Amino acid sequence: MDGPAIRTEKLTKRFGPVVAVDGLDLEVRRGEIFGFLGPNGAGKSTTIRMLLGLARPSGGRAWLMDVPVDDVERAHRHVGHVAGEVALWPQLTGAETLAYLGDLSGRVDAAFRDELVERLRFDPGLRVRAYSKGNRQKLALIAALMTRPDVLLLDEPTSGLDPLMEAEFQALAREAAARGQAVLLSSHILGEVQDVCHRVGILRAGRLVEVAELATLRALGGTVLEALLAGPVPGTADLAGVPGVTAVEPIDGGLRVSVSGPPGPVLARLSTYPLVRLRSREPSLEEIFLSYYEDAR
Ligand SMILES: Nc1ncnc2c1ncn2[C@@H]1O[C@H](COP(=O)(O)OP(=O)(O)OP(=O)(O)O)[C@@H](O)[C@H]1O
Repeated sequence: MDGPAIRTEKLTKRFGPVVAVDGLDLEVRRGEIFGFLGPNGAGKSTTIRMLLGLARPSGGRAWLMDVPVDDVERAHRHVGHVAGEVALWPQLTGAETLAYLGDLSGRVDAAFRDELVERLRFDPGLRVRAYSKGNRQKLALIAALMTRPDVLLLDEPTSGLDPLMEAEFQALAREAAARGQAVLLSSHILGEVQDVCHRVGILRAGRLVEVAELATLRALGGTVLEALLAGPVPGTADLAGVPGVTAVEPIDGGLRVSVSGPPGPVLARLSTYPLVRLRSREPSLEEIFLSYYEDAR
């Protein structure tokens, strides 16, 4: 019992002609927060549903804490999860929901549950049908965390949370990992993944195209500069050869330049242009994906 917390071997799911998950080999260690990134439809939710035994693999196998996931009863003793679409009993209150789920698992630390309610500023007194999306997510998160499971499978758990609660969620995820729990966090929010995950896997069309330490992903990220110019816009070729420039495209009144590594050389070249304004921003996840695929080619 000292293998990885989550392991998949050639895990595959087909829906008719669609291959949602394609021969996935994944390992998440105990005490690790693993970011599971990918564009819409990449197969993140389907992977998590197979790990939970909610979808049957078309091929391959998976284990949670060395228990095969098709042994649902044993595997579930190790898991807490937040589904992409949180489905709960509308007629129960938040408190009743937590009590019921706690009874089912039989392993709730009541003091910790109350601490979670407090830290996520959750009002357990309302009926589930009256909760907003964010509050339903908080309820699902509390239910997932309150048993301190070995494995947390979280499918976009913060998409309905405000920034303050998002920060609290990150603190809770770090504390869980520090206790040795494994966290699989699916997201398309790069910032969240950058802030909290130890390693990141990028899924595309059901395949893991990259597994990287955070530092590597950051280095892939670079910076995007948008330069607005007073005069005629030079051709993109003028910047394309400058060290660090990974992409150049024309925009209205100027150029958009993607840079990785030190920006000195490109700033020096841009300063010879009639600059009106220069903006810099972090690349979006899509841009990081694109630059990754360009590099891979
Ligand atoms: N029950 C289903 N029947 C048919 N196709 C499905 C089913 N569930 C998922 N798919 C398809 O499988 C692929 C992967 O979907 P999945 O929901 O796992 O992606 P995802 O990465 O979680 O996306 P998102 O970020 O949008 O939630 C998509 O092409 C989707 O349309």
